[in-house]
Amino acid sequence: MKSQSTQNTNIITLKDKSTVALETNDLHVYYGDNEAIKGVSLEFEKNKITSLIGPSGCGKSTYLRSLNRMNDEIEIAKVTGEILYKGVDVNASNIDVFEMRKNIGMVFQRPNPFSKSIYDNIAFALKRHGLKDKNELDEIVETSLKQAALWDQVKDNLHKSALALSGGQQQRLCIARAIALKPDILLLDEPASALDPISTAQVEETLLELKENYSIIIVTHNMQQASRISDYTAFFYLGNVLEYDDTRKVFTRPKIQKTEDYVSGNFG
Ligand SMILES: Nc1ncnc2c1ncn2[C@@H]1O[C@H](COP(=O)(O)OP(=O)(O)OP(=O)(O)O)[C@@H](O)[C@H]1O
Repeated sequence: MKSQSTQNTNIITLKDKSTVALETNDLHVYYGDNEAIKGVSLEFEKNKITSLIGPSGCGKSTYLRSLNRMNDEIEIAKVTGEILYKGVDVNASNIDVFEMRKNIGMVFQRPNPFSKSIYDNIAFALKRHGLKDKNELDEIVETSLKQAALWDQVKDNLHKSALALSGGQQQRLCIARAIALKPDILLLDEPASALDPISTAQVEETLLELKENYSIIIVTHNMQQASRISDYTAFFYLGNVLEYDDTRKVFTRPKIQKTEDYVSGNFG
């Protein structure tokens, strides 16, 4: 199904374009004079998990955040190039960002539940998007919590504060909150880095289940995590993507030395 790009043989492109969930073309991100992303073109496949890896400061979070325009909120940030979702350029000035984020949702590094009940954490965004029917809200809250593998643990305490949950449970609540809006694409910025190993394993399991319904792009520093859960891996270095391929290949037969050095922990 894959073919090599003619421009950069270290970057895969999808032959069957109908399987592309999201793509960027020549994406640049600047913070003032600092060019943090230097013309990244990538395609992300539907219903797969793609990991973005690379050394600290190479632009992974900046790139991820640009995919649903989170960089809009940073005054000195400027983004050029295309971000195509269903043929529409998410980066265009006439995009309704609030609506777009319903389709391209995000979960952050630190669990950030609202200081509200478990139920209201999920219902809040739905209500903001105009959903009022109580039965429908109940149903979506339940389904989202089930998909995030949290329902059994919280179903009798839905009206208790979300802040009383453990870190791992809070992060799964944040995942439930993001998927309640039924996005197509879920962006996750190191979602397990603040969690203990057991909670991390639970979040990873949740992501593996979610990929049946969502296309997932995740930034991770954890090489084992990337190799355990992702189908594809992109190696970022100094604002560029040096290599993008099936995760197995990136970890066992990388095409370039820098990738090999990074994934094997020999980075100077
Ligand atoms: N809000 C910001 N304002 C100005 N510069 C920023 C901002 N966020 C990131 N940068 C700069 O952009 C570059 C890329 O940073 P970014 O956080 O995207 O890298 P990263 O690969 O995600 O790093 P890490 O793995 O440490 O999280 C760095 O030079 C960083 O200093």
